[in-house]
Amino acid sequence: MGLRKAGVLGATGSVGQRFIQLLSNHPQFELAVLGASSRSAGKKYKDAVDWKQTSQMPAAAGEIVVSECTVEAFKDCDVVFSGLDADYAGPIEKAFREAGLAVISNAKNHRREKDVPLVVPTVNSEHLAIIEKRVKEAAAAGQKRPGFIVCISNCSTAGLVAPLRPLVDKFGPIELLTTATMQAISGAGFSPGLPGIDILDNLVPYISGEEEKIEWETKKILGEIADDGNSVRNLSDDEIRVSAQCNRVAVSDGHTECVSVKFKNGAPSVDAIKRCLRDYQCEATILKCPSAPKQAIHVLEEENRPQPRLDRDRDNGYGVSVGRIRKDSVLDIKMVILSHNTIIGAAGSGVLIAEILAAKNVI
Ligand SMILES: NC(=O)C1=CN([C@@H]2O[C@H](COP(=O)(O)OP(=O)(O)OC[C@H]3O[C@@H](n4cnc5c(N)ncnc54)[C@H](OP(=O)(O)O)[C@@H]3O)[C@@H](O)[C@H]2O)C=CC1
Ligand SMILES: N[C@@H](CC(=O)OP(=O)(O)O)C(=O)O
Repeated sequence: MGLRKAGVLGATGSVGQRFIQLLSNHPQFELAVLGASSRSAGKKYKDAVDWKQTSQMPAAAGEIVVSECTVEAFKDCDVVFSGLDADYAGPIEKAFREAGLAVISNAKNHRREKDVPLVVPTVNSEHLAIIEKRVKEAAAAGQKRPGFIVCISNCSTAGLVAPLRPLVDKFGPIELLTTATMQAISGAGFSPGLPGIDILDNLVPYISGEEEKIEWETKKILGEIADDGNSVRNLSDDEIRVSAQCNRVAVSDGHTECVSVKFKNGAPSVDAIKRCLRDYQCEATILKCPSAPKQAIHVLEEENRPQPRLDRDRDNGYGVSVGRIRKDSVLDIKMVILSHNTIIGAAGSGVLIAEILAAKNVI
């Protein structure tokens, strides 16, 4: 198969710019259509965007004329990535799905729909089977590929669940979980973005809606596909209790979290935890997806790591770092997790999900 045509909704934003960076010169996808608000539509991308990435804007992307986010503009895309502002993403993505398009979205709007997989590709790619089933059933009935939405999780949730999944697989259920986050400024978006005066020499101990999202999304991601194969059964509040406290800190990229967990079946040793995390291989790595991390989880032994500036780019931002793994005197084990919020926490996850779907001939 040749290059698949990719569209990006919200292409000018914090997540959208990452999509442009990750999809330029991608071996499987070509950037075909870029969409943003009517403020940007009609302009060349290079004139519409306030490029804030530390690498140069890909020249070819800069020449693409930005479109309105309409089905008509994106109808020839094999896959559409969305980095839309959540105030507008809901109806636009729904219209795209109804028109038969394949949408992979960063926005929160459809995450709670039972038949929409909520996927961190290095953690629960098996939930994509819901989509694979639907597409294969349509093909068997001689119908064209149905439209669908796959949601990427909240960025802090992505980092949090990365080490939890292998731990649960090996040591059984986690019944109590607490996290305190220190989240990067890029997570607040670029339009308008967080004013410098609010964050310089400061920390903001509140991020609207974030704690509820972490507490809810963790239960869907760690849940399993229901018996009918069409939806996800979330873990119940009786199975796991999750408590999150979220803070914004003066870091450009990379969310850090201080996490404590209690296992239902008793505490594994610190060494067993480290071995389990080091041995973990995600499906994308096994499938040899082009962006898959060699190591989905990096276990760090240095007592002062992970740190955002030093560790966020491990495995090109697709690897999650876990350090300071030690006994917790209240729960069982505590650790510090660092994940790149716009790569494994957003656009990178979108690209990796698309690579997995491509490997399974879904797109
Ligand atoms: N930043 C992060 O780390 C993460 C973000 N997300 C989610 O991803 C999405 C994008 O976030 P982020 O990139 O930070 O946001 P930004 O504010 O940086 O970007 C928003 C994008 O949406 C576009 N847009 C705004 N209004 C409209 C409209 N009426 N019609 C069409 N397009 C519109 C903007 O275009 P224009 O430039 O023309 O205004 C811009 O491209 C959000 O839903 C967010 O919650 C998820 C995980 C992590
Ligand atoms: N709220 C996250 C980014 C974000 O937009 O998340 P979500 O997609 O869950 O709304 C942050 O501030 O870092």
